Amino acid sequence: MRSLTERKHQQQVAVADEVVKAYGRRDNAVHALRGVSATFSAGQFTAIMGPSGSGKSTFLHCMSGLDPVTSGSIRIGDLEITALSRTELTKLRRERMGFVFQAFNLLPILTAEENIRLTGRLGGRRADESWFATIVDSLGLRGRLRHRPAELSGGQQQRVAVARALLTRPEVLFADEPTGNLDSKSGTEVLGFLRNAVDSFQQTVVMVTHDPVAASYADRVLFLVDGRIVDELSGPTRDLVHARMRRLEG
Ligand SMILES: Nc1ncnc2c1ncn2[C@@H]1O[C@H](COP(=O)(O)OP(=O)(O)OP(=O)(O)O)[C@@H](O)[C@H]1O
Repeated sequence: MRSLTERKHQQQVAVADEVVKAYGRRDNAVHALRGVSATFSAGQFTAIMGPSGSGKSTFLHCMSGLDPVTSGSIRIGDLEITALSRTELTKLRRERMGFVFQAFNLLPILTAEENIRLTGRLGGRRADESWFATIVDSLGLRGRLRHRPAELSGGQQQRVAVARALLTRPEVLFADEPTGNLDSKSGTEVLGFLRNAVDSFQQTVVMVTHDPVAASYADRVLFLVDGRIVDELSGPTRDLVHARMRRLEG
């Protein structure tokens, strides 16, 4: 009999099929992605790693509909997103995706609570108060809700960003270098919260990172080199990721 984890992982939340992304035209074209295929399953935490310029951010932007693909297809749930209009993509991102960025991207004039509730408000959804409370408590933000971002540490600001991303119960949470601006203690905390969202709430997470320690929180690591996935590592540890990266960077 299959374990719960195995069954859970069978549900495909996001799928990239032969995605090509070229910037510019003809002679000047830069091929950031050269035929990337990957499947992201429900409740799975994937880290994307690779040398600088290998296409990690481009891949995340294409998967989340921020950047149009040159060819290939991307599916979120049962929706093919490469054919959607700008308005449909905005709605999709707001309702079905969560985002955490390196630079936190909180609105400075809003309190932590207002920032957390913002995406749901924009989507016109009524907040689920018990889910709000669960997230706020699990991220240790209860005592900080009335503070503005400038009154919070970097780690607290990123926890607010994670709470904002989780509040709409997104099908997939995309994180681009979420610990890039944090000291190692705050970074460890944020990674622990992302891991907890996967383990406790079956959140699907796709995270770009340069850091082998951050990648070790994931269930698997996909390695990009020159716009192609060249390797995959399941059950990553810091040392295994580090060794694999050393080999790729040659
Ligand atoms: N808007 C753009 N216009 C032209 N070229 C671009 C654009 N965005 C990215 N590129 C190019 O595409 C390639 C992949 O870039 P990308 O930012 O995805 O790499 P990355 O792996 O995320 O890099 P890093 O780790 O340095 O952030 C690079 O050669 C980059 O110069």
